[in-house]
Amino acid sequence: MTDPAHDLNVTKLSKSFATAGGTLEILREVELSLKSGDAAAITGPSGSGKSTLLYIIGLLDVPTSGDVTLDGERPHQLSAAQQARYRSRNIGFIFQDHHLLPQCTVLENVLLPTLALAQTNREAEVRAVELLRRVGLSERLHHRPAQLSGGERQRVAVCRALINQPALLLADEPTGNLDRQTAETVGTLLLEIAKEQQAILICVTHSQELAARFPRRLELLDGRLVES
Ligand SMILES: Nc1ncnc2c1ncn2[C@@H]1O[C@H](COP(=O)(O)OP(=O)(O)OP(=O)(O)O)[C@@H](O)[C@H]1O
Repeated sequence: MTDPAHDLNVTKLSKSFATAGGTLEILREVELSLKSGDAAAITGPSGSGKSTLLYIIGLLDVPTSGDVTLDGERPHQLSAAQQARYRSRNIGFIFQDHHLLPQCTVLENVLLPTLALAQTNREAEVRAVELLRRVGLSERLHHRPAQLSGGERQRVAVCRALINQPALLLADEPTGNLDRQTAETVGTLLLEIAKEQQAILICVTHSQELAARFPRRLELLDGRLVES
């Protein structure tokens, strides 16, 4: 299950938005380096740019200047179609809201990202079943999201993000909608499975409890990332 070593480098990454009131500088020459098995939590005040940074790293937004490299590649330079494929292959995303498709079963939801890569169904399905077993949902493979609790849905979202064994696992407030106990379970699974798969995990959160469990803790302050 172990992939080759990965490394992520964010270099002089800046982002600003032009607004009626002038230019909003959100990120100012952010620097970040992480490698396989690293797990970093990013905290910071509301509006400090945490999600913006995560979205740029995840190719869901573009920087104003600066660069992101993953394993020496510069994915922001790819065409939109190439980026879509690159994202499916290399990046897993977990959002605060699970974003599962209501009409699909648990197993089908987990398998969705594999469709883009035209993998053999059988291999992907074996991996999906194993991941769902790992998060304690073996009995729920053929249930639909509406039949699950919030924590169970988020565990499915964790499996979906990991199904293609991404180099990079990005989580935006993954436990924000969960009660304390459930949040702890989901946080544990996220940290454990990311480590097992030797992914690079970056998690944006307001929860100091969750952040404290990460080996590396960073804070976004005045547009810059600082160790906290
Ligand atoms: N398209 C946009 N145009 C203008 N301003 C934007 C745009 N997108 C984001 N912003 C602003 O950038 C800032 C950073 O937003 P972002 O969502 O990254 O912050 P955050 O730290 O994740 O906040 P929160 O913790 O509240 O989720 C905010 O002030 C937001 O209003």
